[in-house]
Amino acid sequence: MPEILEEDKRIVALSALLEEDRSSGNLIERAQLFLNKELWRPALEDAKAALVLDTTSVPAYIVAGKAALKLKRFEESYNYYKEGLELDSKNKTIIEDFKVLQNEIVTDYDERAQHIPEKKYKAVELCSQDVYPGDDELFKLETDILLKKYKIDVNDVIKPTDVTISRRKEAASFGVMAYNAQKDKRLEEALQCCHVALGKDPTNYRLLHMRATVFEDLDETAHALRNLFMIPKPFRFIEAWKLGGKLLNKLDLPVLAEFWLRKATAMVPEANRHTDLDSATLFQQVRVKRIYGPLTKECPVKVAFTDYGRALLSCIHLPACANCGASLITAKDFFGAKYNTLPPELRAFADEHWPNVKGFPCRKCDKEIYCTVSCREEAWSRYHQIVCPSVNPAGNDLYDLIKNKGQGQSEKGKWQDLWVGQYSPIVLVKIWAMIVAEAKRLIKERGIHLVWNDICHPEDAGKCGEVSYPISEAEFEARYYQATCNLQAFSASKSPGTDFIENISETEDIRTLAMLKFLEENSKNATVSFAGMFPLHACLNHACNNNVEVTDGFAQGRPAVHVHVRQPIKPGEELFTTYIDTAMPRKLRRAWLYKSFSFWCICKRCQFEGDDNSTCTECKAPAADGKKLPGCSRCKRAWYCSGTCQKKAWMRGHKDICSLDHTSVHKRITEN
Ligand SMILES: C[S@@+](CC[C@H](N)C(=O)[O-])C[C@H]1O[C@@H](n2cnc3c(N)ncnc32)[C@H](O)[C@@H]1O
Repeated sequence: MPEILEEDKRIVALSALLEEDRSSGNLIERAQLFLNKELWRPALEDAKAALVLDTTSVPAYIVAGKAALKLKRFEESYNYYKEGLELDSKNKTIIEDFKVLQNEIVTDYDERAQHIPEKKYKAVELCSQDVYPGDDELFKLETDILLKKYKIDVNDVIKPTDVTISRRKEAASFGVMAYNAQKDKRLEEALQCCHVALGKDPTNYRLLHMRATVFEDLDETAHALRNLFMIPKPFRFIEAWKLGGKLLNKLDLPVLAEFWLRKATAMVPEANRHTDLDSATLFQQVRVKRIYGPLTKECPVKVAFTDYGRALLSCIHLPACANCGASLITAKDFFGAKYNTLPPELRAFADEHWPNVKGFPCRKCDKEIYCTVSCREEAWSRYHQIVCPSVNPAGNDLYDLIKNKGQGQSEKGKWQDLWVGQYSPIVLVKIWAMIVAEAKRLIKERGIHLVWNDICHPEDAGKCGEVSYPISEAEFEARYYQATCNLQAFSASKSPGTDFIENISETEDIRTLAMLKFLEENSKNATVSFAGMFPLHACLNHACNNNVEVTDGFAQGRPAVHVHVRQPIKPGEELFTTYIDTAMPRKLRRAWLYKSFSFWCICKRCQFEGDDNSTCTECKAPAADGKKLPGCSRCKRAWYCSGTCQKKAWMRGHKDICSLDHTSVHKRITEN
């Protein structure tokens, strides 16, 4: 009690004093007293006033930080403490207070979060399905196309008529047979059962819908659609409208597709409006394609409809050999949209001098393309025989995923990121396919029984019909990580584009100069990047003072990587490359390496460089309170508490790393 009285008296005295002497010292003292009395607002005001008079007062920053924290003005508090730390990086009170601030923020967040319902943002719910002006004309036009091109007459509906109960029952039992056959992928049989069932009861609209789905499975889009149109409008149910919309979109009839999907959306029961968004999403996908498709025809992007609404997707497609990575770029790919706007004489010039680029697609699928017939044969025997969609239908999904840059439709038909890894999934697929292809080759070469027992699980020995190796999710993750630690990004350093420039530079054609000038003004990056696994290169360890560097190059006529030495290397000395950008300071380098490759770098450079001026790089002693240690004047990456430490470090190894030239080597991809 007496103490409080003392404090009150002092506040009165200080207030009087401040009338005459408004010094920062007096303000800070009063602020501190207010703080003791838990009067946060006046404490903050005084501290702020003190900071106006003296921006270097650490105590004022502390009081302001504490008061703002108590008032739950977290950001303000954070800023005061931050400024205080900039003046005094070792201030214990601020460091402690920072921890309190962090706890307060987390506690406050937890308290608030309890009352905030987790509301998911659903872009599709914000989009309208309004009919656009002029759509009625387009509707008629598309209906006309439907009749003329696909022979679907929208008036050809099957009106409800009386059908005897026994015929209805017979139809229903054929319907069940059709259902089971379709489920087991016996599609022709399913179709026959549908025909018989509908012969008995043509007014069973569920059966008409089923027949449409069988036709859809058989990829007979027009037939499928015709069956749906046969259902009279008032009897069409939600699945029929939805499927119709999907099929019309496939036939490139977007206005009709939107009409059907609008109907499907409207039929979703009120209770499911926020969860069953399939039709609404499909509607927006159709609309986005209709509106933005023409706009992006000439652009290297396309607009899709994703969880966040309309989204821009990159779709630059630069062809390259799937086996060796050689560029297969044509003049049209190289010039892009500009190709059509080239003055006719320059276009003719480009066509004349562009190297002959002929791709050789896989003979059984169009998913892979090669630079030569021998690359095609090699790819087939090494891996493609295992993943080619012609022999392995799952390959279709894989190649579609790659084509769509990791995006695809979820099981619910939602367009989303299905693959978020940095490298394409084909990297792992190729490795596994190569193993299987090699196993098959060995089986053939050595005789099936001998090898079979080597590669089959002992329990299954003799029973297995074919080579199989189940891959669990955990193994997939682990193998993917393993692969990323060993891969090297590379691209063909020579391509038809570079050959073209070489070709025209040698001609004496007067168009050469104009073309070179055009290329200079319109130069674009036309290289394709690959991830390669090179057995010897993958044995290269990392050092931040790397003595070799990896670059793009050619080997045996194919794109490859070259390892160049950066300095003389003695026999027996280890070759070190770098996995990261060595221009980064030590803390960042170590963080990157730790995050991406799980090791803590202790290379010579990391040993003889420090993190900052607060610790002696040599003896590890911390700097005295508020002091900054002087740094090495040459590299500015090591700090010492004394001349002795500096000399010692120099002799022990700093001299070897002090004046290294750190090039940014971005080749190896490090962000996993
Ligand atoms: C491309 S491999 C190099 C060959 C590897 N040493 C091996 O035995 O297969 C990359 C892996 O080598 C290890 N590694 C490379 N450089 C290292 C270093 N400076 N310190 C510790 N481990 C390193 C890490 O485990 C990293 O993920």
